[in-house]
Amino acid sequence: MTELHLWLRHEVRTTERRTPVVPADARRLTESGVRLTVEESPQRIFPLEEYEAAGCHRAPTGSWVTAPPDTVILGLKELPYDPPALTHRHIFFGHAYKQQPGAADLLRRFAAGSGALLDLEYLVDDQGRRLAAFGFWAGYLGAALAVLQHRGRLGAPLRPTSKQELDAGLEPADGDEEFTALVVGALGRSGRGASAAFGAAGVAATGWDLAETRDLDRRALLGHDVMVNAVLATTPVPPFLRETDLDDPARRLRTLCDVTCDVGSPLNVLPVYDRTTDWTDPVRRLRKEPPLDLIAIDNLPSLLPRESSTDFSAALLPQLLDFAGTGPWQRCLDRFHQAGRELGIEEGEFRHD
Ligand SMILES: NC(=O)c1ccc[n+]([C@@H]2O[C@H](COP(=O)([O-])OP(=O)(O)OC[C@H]3O[C@@H](n4cnc5c(N)ncnc54)[C@H](O)[C@@H]3O)[C@@H](O)[C@H]2O)c1
Repeated sequence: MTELHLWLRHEVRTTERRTPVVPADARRLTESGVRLTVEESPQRIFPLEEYEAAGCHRAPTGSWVTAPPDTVILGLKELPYDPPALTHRHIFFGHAYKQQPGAADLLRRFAAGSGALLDLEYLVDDQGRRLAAFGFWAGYLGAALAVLQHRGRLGAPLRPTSKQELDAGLEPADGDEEFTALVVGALGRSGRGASAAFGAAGVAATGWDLAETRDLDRRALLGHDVMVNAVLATTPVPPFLRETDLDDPARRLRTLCDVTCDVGSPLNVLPVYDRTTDWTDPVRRLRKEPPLDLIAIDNLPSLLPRESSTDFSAALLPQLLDFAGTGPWQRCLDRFHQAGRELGIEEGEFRHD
């Protein structure tokens, strides 16, 4: 069997400091016989020297385009626009199977080069459960930012930080008023992260999941000072909040953080805003009197690049060590081919099957 050659690429987005494989796990891979090439990257949270010490080979930024054909290119987020034809197998979050903007173009680039997308969002076990995800830290950050905003301590622009620094800011200070918090989707990865961050802030948050929202009590929801939405909606449900609820005179809710960020989707449970917020302007005021502030940032885990990379890498490692296996990666490939068929791309156009 030929040895697996993985190629960890530089991320094109300048704010993206995360990596899918951290140096300690890189060592596990090289010690297991995997050849691992790592591109130079000015913003990656782990220095290249740590990868080299773990037995990895150094390569220039963006040089994956000329990597040997059987190399598997590993990254997290979007590829650069060049080259137009993708010839390799690529592991990353393609965001290409739900008719997202640019999705069809990306799949056509793979078809043009006979490459393949092994999408990390579709790396699942035989029960369909995601094997590697960033949800916990998304929820942790979402609740942490909500706490800081509610206590009047959220600065802008946001910048990547460490858990230690973040937690120091979450400790209650003299004069901080007590408040109540609600996490919806509390049993999920993001929901557990949100509850943990509230705990670090000295707040015992109420947790709701499917059972508690089946017969939704909006009055009870509006009775909390802070709410974090962390659901993963798969079928449309009645919205948790509507415009009229924001004008309810009984509303206590002052700070709303939407980790889910399904804005614009038919599955959106918070159709009370029309665009996400970002690191530069993390908060938008939805109502003046009484105030209601929204935080809806769609790249939260990037704010804790070290911790979120370390957890993600630990979950991905066993899958990379079993890359030749027929389970999860084959399902990824099948899903890719299905997406191609849905776009009318012929199966024969794909070399990697
Ligand atoms: N903002 C970001 O940066 C960011 C990052 C990662 C994930 N996310 C998003 O966060 C969401 C949650 O991701 P996750 O990994 O925690 O998912 P998950 O599957 O681990 O958890 C989702 C939870 O939501 C619950 N749920 C679903 N529908 C519900 C409903 N109607 N009422 C109450 N609970 C409901 C589920 O039972 C589950 O416990 C996803 O939409 C994901 O895309 C956002």
